[in-house]
Amino acid sequence: MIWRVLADHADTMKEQHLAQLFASDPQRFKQLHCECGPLLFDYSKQRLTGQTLSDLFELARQAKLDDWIGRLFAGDPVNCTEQRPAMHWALRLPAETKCMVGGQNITAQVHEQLHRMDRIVNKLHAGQWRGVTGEVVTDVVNIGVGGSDLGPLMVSEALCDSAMPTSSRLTVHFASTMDGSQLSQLLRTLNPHSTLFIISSKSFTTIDTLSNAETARQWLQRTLGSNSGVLHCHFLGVSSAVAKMTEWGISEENQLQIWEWVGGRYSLWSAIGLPIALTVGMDGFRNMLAGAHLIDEHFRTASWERNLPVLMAMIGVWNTNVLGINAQAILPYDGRLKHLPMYLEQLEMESNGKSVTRNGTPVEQSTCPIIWGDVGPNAQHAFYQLLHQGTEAVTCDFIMPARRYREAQGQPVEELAAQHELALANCLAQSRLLALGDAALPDPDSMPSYKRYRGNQPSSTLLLDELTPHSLGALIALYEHKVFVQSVIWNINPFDQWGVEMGKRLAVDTLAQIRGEREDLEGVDSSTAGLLRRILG
Ligand SMILES: O=P(O)(O)OC[C@H]1O[C@](O)(CO)[C@@H](O)[C@@H]1O
Repeated sequence: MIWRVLADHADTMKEQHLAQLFASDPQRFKQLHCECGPLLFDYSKQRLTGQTLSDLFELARQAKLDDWIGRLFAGDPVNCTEQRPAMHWALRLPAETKCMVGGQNITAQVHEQLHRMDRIVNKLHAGQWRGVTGEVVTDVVNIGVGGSDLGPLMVSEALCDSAMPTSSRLTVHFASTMDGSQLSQLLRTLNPHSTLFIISSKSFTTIDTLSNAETARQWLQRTLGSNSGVLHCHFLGVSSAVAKMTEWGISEENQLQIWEWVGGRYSLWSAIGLPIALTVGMDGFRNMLAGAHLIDEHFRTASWERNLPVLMAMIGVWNTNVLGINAQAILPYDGRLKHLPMYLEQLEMESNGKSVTRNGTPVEQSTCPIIWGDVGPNAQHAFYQLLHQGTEAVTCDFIMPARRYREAQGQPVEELAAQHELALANCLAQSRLLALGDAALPDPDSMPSYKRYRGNQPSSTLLLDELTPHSLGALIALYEHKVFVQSVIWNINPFDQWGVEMGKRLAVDTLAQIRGEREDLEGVDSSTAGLLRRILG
């Protein structure tokens, strides 16, 4: 039993502190890091050895990982509860690569939508998109939630330094929350004559998005009137539900299509990524696709010993299932990546937060750990105390670009470059201290117990050459494939999200009660009933 082998191996590993592992092998980094294109993955600060990896690869062999990777890239229905393939990787294929599904070349369809995006982006950047009263559109608001918000938001923020000069005419905003918080703030400052909304929803049924869209429509119509020109000039739609977009009132030429085989949290590579293209231009968007494609090919073809997604995933399995570490912090040392933790929370926890196997039986081990994070330097002043001296074992992903601020338009390059060096130094120092504990400090024995550092907190570091569309595309695809590999080991379906459905349905009944359309509270638990009575006065 390979799990037994791993557990026995863990017993010996648990006795070895990371400080000892480093002291006993000066070549540790050399052996335990791996590179692909713009990414370097250092896993030498994980609590493992070469033996651990070969045992983990045996586990992957027994789980038939190779077959599953083949099935993913063959377009097999790997999303078994919805009988669909998961083909986000096909959104990154170069135009000349044929990819036949159901007798159709989907690469051609993908690139047709990219051309449509191209036309929209150019028109907006050129100041040629006008509102119904003839004013040039200066503000675009993306209305979406979950995968239709987090990916575009995270990447648009991350690539702000790669923004095209022509995009300076435009400001891209995001509104997601169903309570209307963001929209109400935005609408106070925006001009209806020059504002365009993107209604972004794979299903076009998500109530959060549709209610924000309705508020936007009413806001526009209050000033501009309710003729069809208002909808035509001020709304774009992105969805797989073409008929629903039309029914809502989005004119055909303003519709961009995605497909059932793109999962919401894997959709930023499709037209859902329009806000990204509006920020960095279509060339930048295509570079991001190319960076992801590089990782797709690497994942598909590299041996497991050199395969970044496989290594990252199997190390996660080791931490979660063998060392019993069920918390993972995402710590970017670059403020532009401030939304990356939130994005990865959805990618990982909505994908692998499952407790039923593909066969319908309960899982026998833990699956996705709890993932959270923040920009590293700020988190140092918030939750690092727990990482250093708390009782919980946590594994961390440190993420940072090696270079930044080589050119900074109209800004003090030297001062900013010095700030980047400071962030780099802190990133390296923190991961070192977490790993080695007191051993990283001079004369630790002279310190009182409350000042001491236990260390032995494992971490990985992902070093990007620079944060560019290409390297960010590679980084995101790396995490996507890591999630897939872990799902294979845990034998769960990472491409559905049934756990979020029932809450939405219960909310429909509760809304009827709040609006007084249903008065009886029979069958409602006493807590909900008590709160409802108080709300209703
Ligand atoms: O793009 P849609 O269909 O509006 O869905 C938004 C989000 O809602 C979810 O389905 C969860 O409720 C996510 O998976 C998805 O990203």
